[in-house]
Amino acid sequence: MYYLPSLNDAEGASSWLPWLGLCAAGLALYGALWPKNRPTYPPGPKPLPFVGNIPQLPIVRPWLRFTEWGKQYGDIVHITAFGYHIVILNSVSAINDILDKRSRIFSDRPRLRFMSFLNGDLFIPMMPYGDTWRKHRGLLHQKFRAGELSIFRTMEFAQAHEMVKRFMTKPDDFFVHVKNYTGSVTMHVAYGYRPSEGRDHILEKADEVTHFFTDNLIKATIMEIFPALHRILEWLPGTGYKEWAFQVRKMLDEVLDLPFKFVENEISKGAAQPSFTSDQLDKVGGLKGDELKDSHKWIKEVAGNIYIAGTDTMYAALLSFIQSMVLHQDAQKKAQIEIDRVIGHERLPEFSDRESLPYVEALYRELLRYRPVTPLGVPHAGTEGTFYSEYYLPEKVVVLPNVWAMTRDERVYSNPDKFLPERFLTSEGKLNNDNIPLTYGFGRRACVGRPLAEDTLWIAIVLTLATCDIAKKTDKNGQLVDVQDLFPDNLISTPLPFECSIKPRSAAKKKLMETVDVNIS
Ligand code: HEM
Repeated sequence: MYYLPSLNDAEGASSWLPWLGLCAAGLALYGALWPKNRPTYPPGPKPLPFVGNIPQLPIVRPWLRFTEWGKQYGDIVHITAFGYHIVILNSVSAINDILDKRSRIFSDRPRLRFMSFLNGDLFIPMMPYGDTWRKHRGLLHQKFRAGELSIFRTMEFAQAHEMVKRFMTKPDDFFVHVKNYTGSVTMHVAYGYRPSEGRDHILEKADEVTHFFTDNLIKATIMEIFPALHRILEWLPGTGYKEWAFQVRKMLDEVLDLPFKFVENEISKGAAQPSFTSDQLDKVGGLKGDELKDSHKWIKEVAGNIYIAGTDTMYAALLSFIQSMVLHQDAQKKAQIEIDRVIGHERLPEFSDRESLPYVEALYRELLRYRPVTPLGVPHAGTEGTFYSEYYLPEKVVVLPNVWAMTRDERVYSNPDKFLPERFLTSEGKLNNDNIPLTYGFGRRACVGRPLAEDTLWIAIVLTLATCDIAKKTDKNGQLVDVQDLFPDNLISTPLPFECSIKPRSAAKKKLMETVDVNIS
């Protein structure tokens, strides 16, 4: 048996000396091997060795658990997964400090191997921060600057008018009508293409690709966390992974080609509508050979982004609007009273009325707060290590803006689980300064389609409120059909199917809708 020597006897003291020497040497070695300023990461749940916080990561609605962690650990929470560093931002001030003020560092995206495997860094929201991203985003930005969008307003009004008329004639199919509306607007902006009323070949193909992206982002992120699995799947015979990627790439090429050819054809007939693609083709008209081929490639890719990034996000927001109106009748009534007072009963609201309808505007803002379209935003990534206060954020850290937590932050929004458009109004009934930018993202990667989305959503909302009543449906036994606000766990939060009643507010409103002369060219 071995006893520790006592410091009280001389023999004992001398036998301590080698111990002390050993400890001193050990500490010196520790100091040399371990970085002098060992980084302190932001607080967070304790990770396990190697796997990190993987076992604590919730599969269902992760933003809810992240919001709880925010209450426990603070506005910035750090977790790891197989050596990857992830920080979750739970407040507007943390977002401002990191994603806005340091946007030079935090404007990259986590690399998703499956994107490069598909031979396609073509989806702007997922592109690495760099020259290609800058060029592609710049082209959309030019097109979507608020002042440039007025040329699309007549078309948006006409499409929204068409959608509301369909609500009146076939109310049970409102999911289809909304999808047709958002798809028609983005197709028109991208290609000047007007999808046919029933099933549209190009729209269906484009939809398949959109779902591919939104449904597979989660899987792609898992691939990212398990790179070995990615490599195994890539080479393992029989997994079908390579064939699958090949098929998807083929589908993608077809979706980018079909509407592009439509525009070329329209241009040759002299019948092309103003659109992103026709404008760009006009600009590169003088090029030849490889230069022309190359420019056609990026025009196709950038145009595809308008449909892929714009259609389902706006679809989700408008379905949330319909659902919120079923569940919050008082807000619907107040908006209708305002519209009737300002617009009267002889005409329909137009874009030029927007500033005169603060309650409708507040309702639109509350909708995006109450039901954020992307509750976890879109992940950003850092390109170099940096400190945030005393905490170290390493290079390549993945940053998750927890939009859900920010919309539920009681320091900013009292009674956050209540649908209250009034929170965006001053006591004089004017709009306050909170124009809910959270929903559209942050820093240099903030949504480039925001001005287009704001127009498209607003005109649809105001025309619906002006002319229709949305309420619970009554079943054949005379019972009200319950509506639960249920959402899936996807990147985009689209309400799960629900039923409701959409009826013209009066015979006069129905007549007004039918008689207004709208021209969708
Ligand atoms: C309700 C409608 C919409 C919502 C809620 C929305 C939301 C977002 C969000 C959260 C991001 C990521 C921002 C970030 O990284 O911090 C984003 C990026 C983007 N959005 Fe939207 N969006 C909408 C409509 C549109 C539309 C109509 C377009 C049409 C062009 C569009 C095009 C894009 C593009 C291209 C990006 C990528 C920007 C980049 O990475 O640089 N979005 N959007």
